[in-house]
Amino acid sequence: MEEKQLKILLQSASRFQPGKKKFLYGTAGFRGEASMLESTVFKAGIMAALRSLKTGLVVGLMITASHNPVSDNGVKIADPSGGMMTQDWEPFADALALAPDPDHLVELIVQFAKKENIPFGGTQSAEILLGRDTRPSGEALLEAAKKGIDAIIGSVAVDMGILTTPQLHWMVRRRNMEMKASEFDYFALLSTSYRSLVDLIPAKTLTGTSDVKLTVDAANGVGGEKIKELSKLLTRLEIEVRNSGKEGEGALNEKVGADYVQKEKFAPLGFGPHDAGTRLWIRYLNASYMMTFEKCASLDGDADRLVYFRVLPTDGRSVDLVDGDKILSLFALFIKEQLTILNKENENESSEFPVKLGIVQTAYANGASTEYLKQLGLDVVFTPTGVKYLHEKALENDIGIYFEANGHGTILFSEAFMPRLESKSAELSSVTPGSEQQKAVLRLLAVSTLINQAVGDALSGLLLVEAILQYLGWSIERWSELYRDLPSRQLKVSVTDRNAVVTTNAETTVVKPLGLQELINYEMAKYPKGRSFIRPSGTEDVIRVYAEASTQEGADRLAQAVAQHVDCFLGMIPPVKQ
Ligand SMILES: CC(=O)N[C@H]1[C@@H](OP(=O)(O)O)O[C@H](CO)[C@@H](O)[C@@H]1O
Ligand SMILES: [Mg+2]
Repeated sequence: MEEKQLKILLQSASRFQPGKKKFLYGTAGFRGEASMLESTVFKAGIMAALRSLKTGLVVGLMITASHNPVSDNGVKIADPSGGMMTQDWEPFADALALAPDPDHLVELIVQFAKKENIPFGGTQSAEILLGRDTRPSGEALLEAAKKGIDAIIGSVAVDMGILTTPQLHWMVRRRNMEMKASEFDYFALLSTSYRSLVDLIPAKTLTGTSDVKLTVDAANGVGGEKIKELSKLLTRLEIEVRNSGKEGEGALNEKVGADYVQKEKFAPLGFGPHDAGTRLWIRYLNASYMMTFEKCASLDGDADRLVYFRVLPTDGRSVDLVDGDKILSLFALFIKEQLTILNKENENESSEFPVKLGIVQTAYANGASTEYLKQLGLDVVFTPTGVKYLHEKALENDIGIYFEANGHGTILFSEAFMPRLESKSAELSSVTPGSEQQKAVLRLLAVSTLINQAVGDALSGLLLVEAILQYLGWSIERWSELYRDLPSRQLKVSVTDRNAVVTTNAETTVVKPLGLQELINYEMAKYPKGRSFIRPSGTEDVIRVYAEASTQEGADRLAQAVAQHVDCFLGMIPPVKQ
């Protein structure tokens, strides 16, 4: 049997000669110029099949390059839990990608299968769900992935079609929980959970200043059509989609999308007259036009990131950005309030219900958000950049909320906590039906089914934001005022070897090169509320510099000074604005 397997592998592999460019499985899988990726995606197909064989469960394979330009593409693997592929397998992924020829590739696979005890070439079956975003290169790359899967005996590829990244992760997770997992089920669950939350809003709040109109920038990506489909099932939310990816609406991720809005702090194309000339802008300044851009949200190309913003009337281009930190803060506030209600004493006093609620951020979180969360009495911890680290940490709580400032994040309800919450709900519905405590539990249950438990998901995040704003009776302006962001600046410095920088303390302290951290400390001390750190990017060949201070000028100068030190130690070209 194993002989037959080796023959098939060798035959398929010889049809996918490695390209010149070498790819590594970084924070977000393999990513790069689409035309160079075919053999790497083929190998990712093999890896996904082996992962499924090893675990005996369904895994996922997604073809996407998220917020990268349309000429790029990428591939990542979803583990049976629906989360990112286990980090233990990343070195194997890299080794496969770097294999110089089919013989080496097969040898690596055989060795790895032996080491990991994978029932390779036997009778065990494997199942891999495939998804891709709307990139034109997606179809051909999906075929390459299928060839990789077909090269492993017993494995079956199931093409789920064009999906957002979080939809595919959701499907993998649900399949392994033996729950309904089609796209129809996804939309149905999100819309009914949203409906449950809205139905639990006290009638008097519904007359508040929250606005049920929302204009969404879908980055000309896969989220455009999906959110249109979802919005047909929603009540009390009117969504207008722009940059939906329709022919003629513009290019994927080009001056549109969550990454652009968060990094540039400008409105995306299609959200202001900045591309239409000043005369038009004067006409546009009438109130009704501005109303359209009062509450806006931006997704990234594969719809796993979400930021909110409103276009400022000052120039019609700048935005008041409500980023991942503020989405996190809104969620934390809401969850905490429900837990407080739940534990409030009343005449029908029920037993205490202790819940460990934890918050996870990265060093990129605005300092003002961390201060706000701590003031709420919440426990905030930091991890290195990359959602796989945040997700892992969040799982240590009963309810863990994590977000990157760029808008990728979610709320996790631990496996041990869910049965407790469900039995609390059953207890309250028989002891104190209709009580505030019971409603609080029902809200938490609705959040647990609305918000994606596998990965950050712009669509489910957006519905939760809208439900909470309506619950609080808040406008986007009120939400934005939760705290005032400290002015910040991000720069990147091109260096000959980014791996020369080694950091510790969740990437906030430089260990190597020696002496650089002392210089950063010296610069930081010059500015009130000055904070700065550097780290090698996991997705680009640069060192990223982050700085914040009490004024924008201070943040800019601090970032510039630190970038110059980096450049002196390691650089080759002057720093560029991000
Ligand atoms: C500052 C920043 O936004 N960094 C992003 C970016 O990682 P870098 O390692 O910084 O290149 O891409 C990652 C994957 O999408 C994302 O998790 C992360 O937050
Ligand atoms: Mg993305």
